[in-house]
Amino acid sequence: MSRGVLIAGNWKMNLNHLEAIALVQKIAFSLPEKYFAKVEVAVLPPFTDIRSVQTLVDGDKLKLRYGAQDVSRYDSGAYTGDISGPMLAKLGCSYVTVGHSERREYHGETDEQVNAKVKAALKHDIAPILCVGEPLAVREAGEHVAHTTDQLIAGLKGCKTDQLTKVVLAYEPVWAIGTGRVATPADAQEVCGALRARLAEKYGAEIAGDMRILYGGSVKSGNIGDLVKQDDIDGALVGGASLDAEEFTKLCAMAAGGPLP
Ligand SMILES: O=C[C@H](O)COP(=O)(O)O
Repeated sequence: MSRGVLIAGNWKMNLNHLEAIALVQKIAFSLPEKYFAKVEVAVLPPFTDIRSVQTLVDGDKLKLRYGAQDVSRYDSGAYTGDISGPMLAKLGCSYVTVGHSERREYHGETDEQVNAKVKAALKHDIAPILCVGEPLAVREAGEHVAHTTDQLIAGLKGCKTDQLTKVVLAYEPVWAIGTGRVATPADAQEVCGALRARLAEKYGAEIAGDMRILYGGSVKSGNIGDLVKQDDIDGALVGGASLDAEEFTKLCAMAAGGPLP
């Protein structure tokens, strides 16, 4: 088992390319290099910012990784508005979120489409961050484990076994996203543990043990420490708190086990 902690900042539809440069510069300035040995840090800006982030990361040889928030299932062609895996690979993207609940809800993405996007990312050696998570009504009905494990299996359907450990999972309960209502470490562990158990059942303990599982939903510097202490939580997918350089830096430092920079 060789899982490292990953903190990925999903900027969602925030910040233009000039604001992106300013935020990356602040993060790089505030988080001393020694932390990058203990925690992998990535930012996921809007498509329009990625080239600027790439230039900065390459030019200043930053240890920061970056990626995108969506990828087309197709490599090229008449798909207006889509951005392809080869385009993201050319920009040096390490990660791409796939199946975020906001894409599922506002763009009607189905498990079948999410699965195609996972495969598109893997085909171009970009690590998909496959998001799963239950709405409030599903949790209240006690169906959250079945709901998320079903999304997981559907999202990975037909993936080559030797590519699976490149996939990162993100458990994001919909009721915790942007609400300030973070799942308790025990609640988050319950689902992340169940996801890993399901992976072990389907693909074997070794592969399951090597796959990283993140928690997402109202993660802040004050709660990340207890979350990453859980056996099956290997980091976080962070929304709002990733837009504030000071808070994001603190959060990464706490995920690395502290102290604050
Ligand atoms: O991708 C990130 C999640 O949707 C969490 O967002 P949040 O940290 O603002 O709750």
